[in-house]
Amino acid sequence: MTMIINETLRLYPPALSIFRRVSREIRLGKLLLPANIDLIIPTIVTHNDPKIWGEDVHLFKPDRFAEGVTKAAKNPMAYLPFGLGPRACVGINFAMTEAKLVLAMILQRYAFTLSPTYVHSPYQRLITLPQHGVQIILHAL
Ligand code: HEM
Repeated sequence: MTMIINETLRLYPPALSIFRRVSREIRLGKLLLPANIDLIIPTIVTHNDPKIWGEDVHLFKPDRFAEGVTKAAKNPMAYLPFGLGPRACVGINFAMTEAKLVLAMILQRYAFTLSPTYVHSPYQRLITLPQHGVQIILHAL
């Protein structure tokens, strides 16, 4: 279940970018960053780069997380749904546990299929959302 949630957050990260302010001049790889500039780190780009994830980058493949988050991509820093470093999301464990609990509670009671009326149209309004909702058909077990 962790792999499925990880892959969902890779393809549809709720936060499309993370932000940092450069506090002092610093070299970052080939770049010399001056102080007091704002950096936008576009999660949606690093999550969809075939050079990092392979040519199957746009496919839903939870298996790529079989050996954990750090081994899933060529660059272990490329996976950023919860940000990275000392200011990474403090709610990561809560969010992951809650998602697993909700899924487990649903799966204990129902099988479900996607409704034929569903239209795949993720869009951004503060966070990533399904533009027309997600219509599913529940089958009681
Ligand atoms: C799927 C659910 C969630 C996602 C994808 C998410 C994502 C993020 C991201 C991308 C950041 C910015 C990290 C950075 O700048 O490096 C962040 C920060 C934060 N998140 Fe979450 N978050 C989620 C759930 C939660 C929950 C459930 C809580 C609280 C219970 C929470 C509390 C926070 C807080 C307090 C920060 C600011 C941390 C700081 O600045 O030190 N988040 N989150």
